[in-house]
Amino acid sequence: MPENRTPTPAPARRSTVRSLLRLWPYARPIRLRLAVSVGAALLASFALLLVPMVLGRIVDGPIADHDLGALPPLIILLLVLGLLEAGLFYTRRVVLARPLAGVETAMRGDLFARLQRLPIAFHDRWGSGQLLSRATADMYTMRLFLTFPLVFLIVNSLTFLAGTALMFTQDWRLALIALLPAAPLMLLTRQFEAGYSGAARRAQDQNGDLATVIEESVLGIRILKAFGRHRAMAERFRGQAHALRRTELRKAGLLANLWAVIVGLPELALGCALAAGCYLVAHDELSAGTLVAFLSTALALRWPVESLGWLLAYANEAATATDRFFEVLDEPLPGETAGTAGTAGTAAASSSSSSGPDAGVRDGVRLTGVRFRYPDAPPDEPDLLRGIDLHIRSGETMALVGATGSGKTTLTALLPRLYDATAGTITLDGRDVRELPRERLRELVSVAFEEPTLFSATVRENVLMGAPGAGPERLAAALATAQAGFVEKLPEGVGTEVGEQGLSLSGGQRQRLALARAVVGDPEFLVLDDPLSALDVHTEALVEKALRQVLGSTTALVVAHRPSTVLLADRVAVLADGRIEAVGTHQELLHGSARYRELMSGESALVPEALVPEGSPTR
Ligand SMILES: Nc1ncnc2c1ncn2[C@@H]1O[C@H](COP(=O)(O)OP(=O)(O)OP(=O)(O)O)[C@@H](O)[C@H]1O
Repeated sequence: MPENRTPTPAPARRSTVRSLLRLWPYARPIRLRLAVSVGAALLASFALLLVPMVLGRIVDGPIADHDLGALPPLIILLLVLGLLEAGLFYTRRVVLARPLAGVETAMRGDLFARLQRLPIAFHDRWGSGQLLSRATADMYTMRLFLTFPLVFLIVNSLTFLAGTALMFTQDWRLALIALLPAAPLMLLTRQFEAGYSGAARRAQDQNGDLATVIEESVLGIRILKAFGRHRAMAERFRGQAHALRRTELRKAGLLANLWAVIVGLPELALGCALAAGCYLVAHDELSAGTLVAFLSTALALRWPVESLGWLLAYANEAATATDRFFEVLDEPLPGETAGTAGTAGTAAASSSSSSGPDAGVRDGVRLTGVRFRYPDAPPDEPDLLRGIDLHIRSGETMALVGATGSGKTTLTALLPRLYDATAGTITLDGRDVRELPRERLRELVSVAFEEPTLFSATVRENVLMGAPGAGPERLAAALATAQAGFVEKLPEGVGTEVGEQGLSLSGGQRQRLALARAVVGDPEFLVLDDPLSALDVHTEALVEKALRQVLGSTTALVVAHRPSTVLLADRVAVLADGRIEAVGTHQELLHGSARYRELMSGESALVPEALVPEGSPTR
């Protein structure tokens, strides 16, 4: 089983702040509320800092003077400060909760829209779990960062500065003692950040890999059970879960070490300050009230200092989540150069009203010198397609035959630009497919793949994906062409939900719905990749009969493995060694092409092209 793909290695060293700043465009619309939230939290913290001053007053005033009459106003002031703090913290939460849910929705929407528009080559590279974890766990991490750690990083830093200034006004000698741990703490947090950011990245990537394993094993549960591979899969899952556990433990270890120092050192310094303060009070160099106020201020600063550990840890997690989010958003869309993101849709929309390739020229499909190689193909491997020249006349049906692995599916994927040819040109009625707006191209070219994918939606919705505006007559006609009469027997007819990936239907039924989806839009160009492979002989004959009518009005490329499918076509092209080796009618090729004869006899069709020895009669 292949290892999961973690496509983008984590940058060796990255700036947490720079990564987090990329969230600004999303946070910008709620900047006022963020400011109110920070302001409220800041006021609450400052209110807390006033408490020690009031305590000092109580000790040096009513208590020292034995004047209990002066006590109630100071007690009331303490109560007011407490209530104020609670009210402000409540306000902080309330102003942010709702708009932050909106920020998360906007980010998730952008990610999903990007995923939909990115080319197939991108999806080939990325494990689905990696994308899933970016759309769920990472999104949650970023939202939580904006809700809490961001606000408290600002508020606690300012509170710390204000508290320190206050301690200096109370007694500068004690303040210096209390601040002694500051320098080693700063050094330590820098070290912590370096170690933690690497571990955080690893953990989030491992989480994505784990999600891929879960998704694959749920979708492939039948295969796993049928081949008794569930134990092997469980083993693989356990291995990855243990790797994640190790990374999480490393994170926890780093955080625990930092915490021990962050809590321990200031406590030690505070103990020293207390001893020095007592000495100063005993020698009348400091009032008892000032010492109480100083110690209370120092204690009030414990939270801002102690929280530093997990705030930094969370900021790191959020920076990693942000990096992972933008790794997807930064992926260029086909034909998009830097700075043009978002314009493709406009271009497509504006020109979709133009007539596209059908401006009078009826040239059909023309491939000239087309070359293609997959981006991840080994460097020493030749291009998969090495100069395809093929002309499918307007209204003609061309069958494409070739040994397994010769590149037939790949060639068909170039027409609707699921992949872009690495060289050469493909034209539809005279217009280069790269010049056509994608929306127009997808309207013109309709596809049915050998592996039919249905979505968790009704039969109607699945089929009408091929022509969103089509009415019930077109739907019925498409289902009739695909011989999908079984739909009427489903509990709710075309309104029946076919379940995730259409698993509640048989392979042949799914293939027929996929075929109906391909023909419902009455496309000008139809690409069928062995669309009848899962049908029984009887149904195949019926579909072929109906398809002939459809194919009569369209230009089609049909990948065929069986003579019966080939007979649907006007002419046949033989693909071998990355080129079109021969083109002709079925009869012409039977006489003129040894390879075609073998392919049709079924002898070499099952032999992968790569295994046919050089110099063999079929080569
Ligand atoms: N996404 C991909 N990334 C890298 N290589 C790929 C990818 N898809 C297919 N290939 C490779 O390209 C070659 C041609 O595959 P393709 O599916 O086009 O062949 P085919 O002629 O349609 O085969 P079949 O008749 O078995 O369906 C194969 O060696 C395959 O491993």
